[in-house]
Amino acid sequence: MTGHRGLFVTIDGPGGAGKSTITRHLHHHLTNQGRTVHTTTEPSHDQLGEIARHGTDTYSGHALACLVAADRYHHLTTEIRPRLAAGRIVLCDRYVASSYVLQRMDGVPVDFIEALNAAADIPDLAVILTADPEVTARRIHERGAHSRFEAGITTSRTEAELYADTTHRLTRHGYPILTIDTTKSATEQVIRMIAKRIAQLTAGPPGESHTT
Ligand SMILES: Nc1ncnc2c1ncn2[C@@H]1O[C@H](COP(=O)(O)OP(=O)(O)O)[C@@H](O)[C@H]1O
Ligand SMILES: Cc1cn([C@H]2C[C@H](O)[C@@H](COP(=O)(O)OP(=O)(O)O)O2)c(=O)[nH]c1=O
Repeated sequence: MTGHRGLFVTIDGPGGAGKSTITRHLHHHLTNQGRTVHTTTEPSHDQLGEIARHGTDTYSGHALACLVAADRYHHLTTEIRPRLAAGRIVLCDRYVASSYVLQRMDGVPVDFIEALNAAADIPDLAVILTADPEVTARRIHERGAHSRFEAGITTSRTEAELYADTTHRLTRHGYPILTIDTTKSATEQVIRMIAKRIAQLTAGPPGESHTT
């Protein structure tokens, strides 16, 4: 927690695990409950973020790691923290966990990624979606790959292994992680599980902390 009035919720997981789908449905679910939600994504839609998002064939390794980290810090300063200070729930599709996985797939040592992200705010809730790699590879095939990080079953297996390792590492750094397997739970169930945890986190003592 960083002492803000809102709630910072991040959603990570392998390509095809359902990050975009869950973020979209969760936004509607929480809005229908009368909460004020700001949904965003990393890389952000600022200039740096657009370079990262559309530049994964040009930039790689340490350069891409620095680019997404720079975008992350700028995103925190200009978009995320102000919304949290205003009492919003901020939902972020991809955050630090994605760097621990994708940059390692790109050959960057984990110590470097760890150092680069050490000053990023710890979310109030870090959701990590997991899924059977056979299923995510099939979903990506049906949906169409979004980048070189979505390159078939071998990539999906590596990604799943790195997310498991990342979950341990970020837990040690104090990230409050909620892991949900989207091959075992349907979209509606996943939404209910996350919304339940959010309700618990926002139900603090009267007059304290979160007001969304
Ligand atoms: N339980 C589930 N949770 C989320 N998505 C699911 C689930 N079951 C099936 N899907 C499907 O998996 C696909 C996930 O795609 P997407 O949300 O783009 O994933 P990501 O953003 O993680 O790459 C969508 O077509 C979605 O409808
Ligand atoms: C957030 C993040 C993104 N990226 C890069 C790789 C991704 O393929 C790219 C775009 O993110 P992605 O989620 O694949 O975008 P889309 O909305 O099209 O599904 O950004 C990183 O390399 N590290 C990161 O930490």
